[in-house]
Amino acid sequence: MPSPAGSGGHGCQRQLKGRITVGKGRSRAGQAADVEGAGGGLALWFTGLPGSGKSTLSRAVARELDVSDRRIVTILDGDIVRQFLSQGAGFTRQDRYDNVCRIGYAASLIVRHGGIAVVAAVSPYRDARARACALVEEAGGVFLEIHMDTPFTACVARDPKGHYARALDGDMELFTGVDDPYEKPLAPDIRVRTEIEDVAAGVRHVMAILQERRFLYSAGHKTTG
Ligand SMILES: Nc1ncnc2c1ncn2[C@@H]1O[C@H](COP(=O)(O)OS(=O)(=O)O)[C@@H](OP(=O)(O)O)[C@H]1O
Ligand SMILES: Nc1ncnc2c1ncn2[C@@H]1O[C@H](COP(=O)(O)OP(=O)(O)O)[C@@H](O)[C@H]1O
Repeated sequence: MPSPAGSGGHGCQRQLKGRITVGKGRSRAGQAADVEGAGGGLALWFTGLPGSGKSTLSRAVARELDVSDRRIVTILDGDIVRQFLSQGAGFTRQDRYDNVCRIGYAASLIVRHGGIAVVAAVSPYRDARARACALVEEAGGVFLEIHMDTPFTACVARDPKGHYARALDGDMELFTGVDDPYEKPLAPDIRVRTEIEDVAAGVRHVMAILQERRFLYSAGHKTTG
């Protein structure tokens, strides 16, 4: 299968070099298909610090896509994935890399069948996100990286799960943003600044870019993916 936007097993070039290239994929019938237009599979990858708003915004976007796009929408949230696909995984670099690759692989299966994968995962390392991107693109899908660009201080103030308080007290190790790194996307497809965009504005922002880049597929009835 052609993988023009991937880099042959070394991650996605668009991710690594900050270029936007969307190439050819394969349709369900196995014929080469231009995936830049609507109709192929799509992965929306929400990345950001814990508490940055990934789950909240991704769910809201998924709800919007559910009514406005004919493709089946599947949410892959880090918290849920860790209960099933990555049960027992911790937060070492290797565990996180493996976790993100598993999510990327699950997303690749969804896009291969023409669905929309909405991913919400901290996914703090660029190389792991690039690998996920390559997996999706190799499956003929479009991968859009959405950076939840919420400052660390705002995430600490929100602290929806009380994790920052514990990590800052030294009760949790390897906590992203505290004693484990978050590598910001260098050239995200979409950057959501949640301090100035509320959830509704974030949904409008994401949907407007999908519309503008013609990644929405509205015609006809919902497909089975
Ligand atoms: N050490 C450490 N670092 C970061 N996050 C931690 C940690 N321990 C537990 N949690 C909770 O697990 C959620 C992140 O899981 P992910 O699968 O998205 O992380 S990763 O992509 O594998 O890095 C994350 O959920 P979100 O807050 O929804 O992002 C945390 O609540
Ligand atoms: N603009 C915004 N977008 C998304 N979440 C926001 C926004 N403003 C405030 N929040 C709040 O921030 C918290 C983020 O939690 P969550 O979505 O679980 O983040 P994450 O999945 O990144 O850990 C929620 O309580 C949410 O209501």
